[in-house]
Amino acid sequence: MEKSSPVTEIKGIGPKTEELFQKTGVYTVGDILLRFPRTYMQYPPMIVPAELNEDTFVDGKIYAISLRVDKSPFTRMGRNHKAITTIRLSGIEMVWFSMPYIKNEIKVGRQLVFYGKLRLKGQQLHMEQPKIFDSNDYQELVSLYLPIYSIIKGISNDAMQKVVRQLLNEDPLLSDYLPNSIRKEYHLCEYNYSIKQIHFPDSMESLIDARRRLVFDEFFLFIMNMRFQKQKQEKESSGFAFMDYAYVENLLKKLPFTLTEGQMKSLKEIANDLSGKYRMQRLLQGDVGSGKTIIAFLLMAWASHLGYQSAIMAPTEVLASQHYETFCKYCKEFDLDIPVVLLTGQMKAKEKRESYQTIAEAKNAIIVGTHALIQEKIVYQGLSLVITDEQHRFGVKQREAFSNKGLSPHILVMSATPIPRTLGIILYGDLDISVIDHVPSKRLPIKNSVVGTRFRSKSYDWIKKEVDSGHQAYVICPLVEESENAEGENVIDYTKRLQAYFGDSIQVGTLHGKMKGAQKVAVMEAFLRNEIQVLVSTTVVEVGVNVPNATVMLIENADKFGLAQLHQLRGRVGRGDAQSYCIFMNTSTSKTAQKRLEILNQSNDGFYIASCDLKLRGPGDFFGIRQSGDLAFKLADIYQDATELEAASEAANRILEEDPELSSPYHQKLRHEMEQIMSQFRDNINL
Ligand SMILES: Nc1ncnc2c1ncn2[C@@H]1O[C@H](COP(=O)(O)OP(=O)(O)OP(=O)(O)O)[C@@H](O)[C@H]1O
Repeated sequence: MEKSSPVTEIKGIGPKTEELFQKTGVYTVGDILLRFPRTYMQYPPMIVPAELNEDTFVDGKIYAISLRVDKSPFTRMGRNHKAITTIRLSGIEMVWFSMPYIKNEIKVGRQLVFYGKLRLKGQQLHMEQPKIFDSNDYQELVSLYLPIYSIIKGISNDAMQKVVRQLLNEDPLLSDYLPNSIRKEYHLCEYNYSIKQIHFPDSMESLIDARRRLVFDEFFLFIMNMRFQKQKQEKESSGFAFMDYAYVENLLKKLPFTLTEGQMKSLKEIANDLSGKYRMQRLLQGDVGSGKTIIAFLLMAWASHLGYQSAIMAPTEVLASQHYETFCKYCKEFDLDIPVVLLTGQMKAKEKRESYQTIAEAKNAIIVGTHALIQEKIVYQGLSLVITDEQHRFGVKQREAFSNKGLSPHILVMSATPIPRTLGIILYGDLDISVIDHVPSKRLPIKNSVVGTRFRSKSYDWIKKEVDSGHQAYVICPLVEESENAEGENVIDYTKRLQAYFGDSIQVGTLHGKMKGAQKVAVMEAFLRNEIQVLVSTTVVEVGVNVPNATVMLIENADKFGLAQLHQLRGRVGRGDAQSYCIFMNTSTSKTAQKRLEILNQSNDGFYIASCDLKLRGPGDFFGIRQSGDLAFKLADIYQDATELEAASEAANRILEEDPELSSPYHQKLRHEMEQIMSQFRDNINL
């Protein structure tokens, strides 16, 4: 077997499972090994029933209870002809559905451990579908960290563990491409060892070492790739010189507000690039709600005035249609006769054809879309400027995609990730940077509060009060639906509960990432039109959603999110003139959780928040919470792994200085790896 072998070469995987894997982008054995765990679990120490008393018992918590089997379980047929097996041992009732074979394991005389969520139903302790272990086997399990993978529909976590274990027992399938000298210098462990340890760590220490190595690799390859591309593309001349800045100045006079200093400075920097000799490659960085979208619009209207097309590429359907609505609105308000076109993957064939046609004909169109803008067969007419979001961070990819179409537009990347300048230069080394450093000053700062679950009904009353006065609210939950592996509120059940609480006079809506694109857009549009007053959502609303009428956000299980992420979420309110509120519901009893959330009370400065969070969290705490999910790294986090980021940058510089083409025999494996990465980019583009 090799890294590139199809997954069907693994024992036990047939075409059906292969299909399930492929749906999540896993095609090869290497893909499985490089799909790292989302987090880890440890089995809790086993207890005996006598240890459960009023003080220690927590309803709904997972327990491992050691019990002696003194009778046989009983199986009967329930409705739908499904077997129901039950047994009551030491006063605890256990039930398995559709698992009649389980009785073969529960033999009289055995000492077994029953593992599962323990609930109090009436006066009865009750466990559903507990897993069963032999007591001695269980004792060994307790010391292990076991991987939990992101869900692949149809493949259980246990099955996934089994497959990975099997692969790790093979001869090493991956080869270490990092030159030895670099490994030694930065004290990094060997690659295959790291892969083994990241899946099945022997200890917390080895997990930390393995992660450090893999994080280094992520940064290192990212930076190498970027530098490589940059070497090739330095200073291309521009095909589109923007003139007549007076047009933009006139437009500014029509805005209902004056631009902030940061917005003005950034606009001028960008305008300067656009009017110059070279093709622009610039990053526009600004905290949530700092007003990047209006800058994008001004630039695109300018392009249109000059008879050029421009496009803005959003990371989601929801955002694309929101930008579309906003831009249409601006055109109307400012009395501009500009064709605005929407193009997303989920649009109906007929609508798409119409958009294609407008793009092919209207030389001054403003084009708004998702990835569809590069993936589909579109004929642009003089595409002068492309604005992308940081989620499409690999600007390289887009540049190539457009070059493949024979186009070389100016590129502007927009980002709301707050990073200090030194890290920015490393991460965005291929781009010039403009920063909007303050949010519009007239805006009222959001009022925050961190509360416990006792205040839940008060929070609902607060939401009701705001809704009654014409405003809207978000409620954020960490989960889509009830899950075996994760605890916390889920949007599906929460919506029902909240709708029942508020009654018919308030419309409660649901939004989550598993919904179809068109469904999501419809819900967002209904929320925007205030047909939905309270939107219960997962973090899909995190990026860029702009509903200025929303004035309250309640974040359930706030302790389960990264602070930077909470900051992004909170940025969805406080976008209009009215006073806004954010309620962080803390469901953890830990002091650190309370302290972390307090940081959000104290500051609205995104970078300050992210860096404080780091100081409070220990080294073992990095798997549950990720701060910078936007930057397309699997494991690495730019805040917490800032040291590795700097080390990787230094290492990449050194290698490229000595051997710019990677032609030395010491760098052959690295060169091979880089070639693969770059060809993957190309494959992605040609999808
Ligand atoms: N200078 C300004 N003064 C007052 N309001 C402004 C100003 N600039 C933008 N706004 C308004 O502030 C709100 C947020 O702006 P916008 O959506 O452009 O922010 P953003 O930087 O794109 O935010 P995010 O990163 O959260 O997506 C909008 O309703 C916009 O009309």
